[in-house]
Amino acid sequence: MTERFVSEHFKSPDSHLVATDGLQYQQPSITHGRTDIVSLTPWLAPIVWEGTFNPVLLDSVYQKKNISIAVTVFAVGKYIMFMKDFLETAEQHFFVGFRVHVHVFTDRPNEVPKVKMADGRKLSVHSVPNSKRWQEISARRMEMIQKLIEEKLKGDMDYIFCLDVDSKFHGRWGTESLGELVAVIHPGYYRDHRSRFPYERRSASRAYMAPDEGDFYYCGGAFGGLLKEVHQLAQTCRKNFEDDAKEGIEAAWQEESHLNRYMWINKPSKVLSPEYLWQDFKPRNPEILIIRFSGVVKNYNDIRPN
Ligand SMILES: CC(=O)N[C@H]1[C@@H](OP(=O)(O)OP(=O)(O)OC[C@H]2O[C@@H](n3ccc(=O)[nH]c3=O)[C@H](O)[C@@H]2O)O[C@H](CO)[C@H](O)[C@@H]1O
Ligand SMILES: [Mn+2]
Repeated sequence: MTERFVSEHFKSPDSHLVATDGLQYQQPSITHGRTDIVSLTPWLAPIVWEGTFNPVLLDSVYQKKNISIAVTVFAVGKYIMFMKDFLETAEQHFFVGFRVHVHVFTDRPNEVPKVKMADGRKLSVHSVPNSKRWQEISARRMEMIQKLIEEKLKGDMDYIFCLDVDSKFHGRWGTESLGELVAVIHPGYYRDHRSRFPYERRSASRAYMAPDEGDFYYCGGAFGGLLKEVHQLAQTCRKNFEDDAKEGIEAAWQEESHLNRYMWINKPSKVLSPEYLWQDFKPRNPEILIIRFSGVVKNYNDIRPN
């Protein structure tokens, strides 16, 4: 067997978890644990909530693998104002102690704040054009994520997370979130019946979801996984968005609608609870023991181009 064959077919940072001998931690139980939430999907993917994982154990497992995590964040037009808090709070909470490479996409490269980053963490700035419509800025992220993975990340980074910029980290977001394909449950709809989810409901769109379809409503503001999986997701959502556009249709929530369609067919291997994307204006529900990442309150009229 050649080395290349082994690396292509057997090595995935997502498999074979090696523990540190001598590490002491609380005994896990299969009869006691949180009873106020569900922590497995019907296809047996973990749903990550506070209290369902051991961060010290997980970090020690993934430290051995020397993994690296890419992040994409877009700050086009006035959204550049969110960049500083996003970057500063990411230093405090996002994969602390791991190799992280943040990719900022902006039309104002000179205005990207200089934030001190810890050893092993770095930032790259990519220039993108502005647009007259926020819908297009938001949706075109898929194309740029696809290209970034193809042109710059292949063979270099292991995982990628794609995040909204109008948000801040308030608590740990780390190795517990790693998986092949990772989706985040939207904070606005997780107690609702699927027929009320704001999926695209016109059958002419490639993002169409029937009233009796859908597992959860996932957010467009955070998703991730292995490069290969996120590449397939971004490529598919981009193509479906563009093919819809050629027929004069734009899904209700742009790329978020296409992402939801994608995740319905391609089940995520890990689902993150709304702890991983809350909204500052929403009072915290009792099952939310910690808010890890949350969208700031903003005045859309002041910051969007349309
Ligand atoms: C929490 C969450 O899941 N948010 C999603 C939601 O609304 P949001 O209201 O959170 O959308 P938004 O205004 O934050 O736009 C999404 C993202 O696009 C970028 N941006 C947008 C406009 C602009 O002028 N400049 C700019 O840089 C920026 O990174 C921003 O965070 O619905 C959108 C659908 O289109 C996206 O799916 C968002 O991810
Ligand atoms: Mn947002």
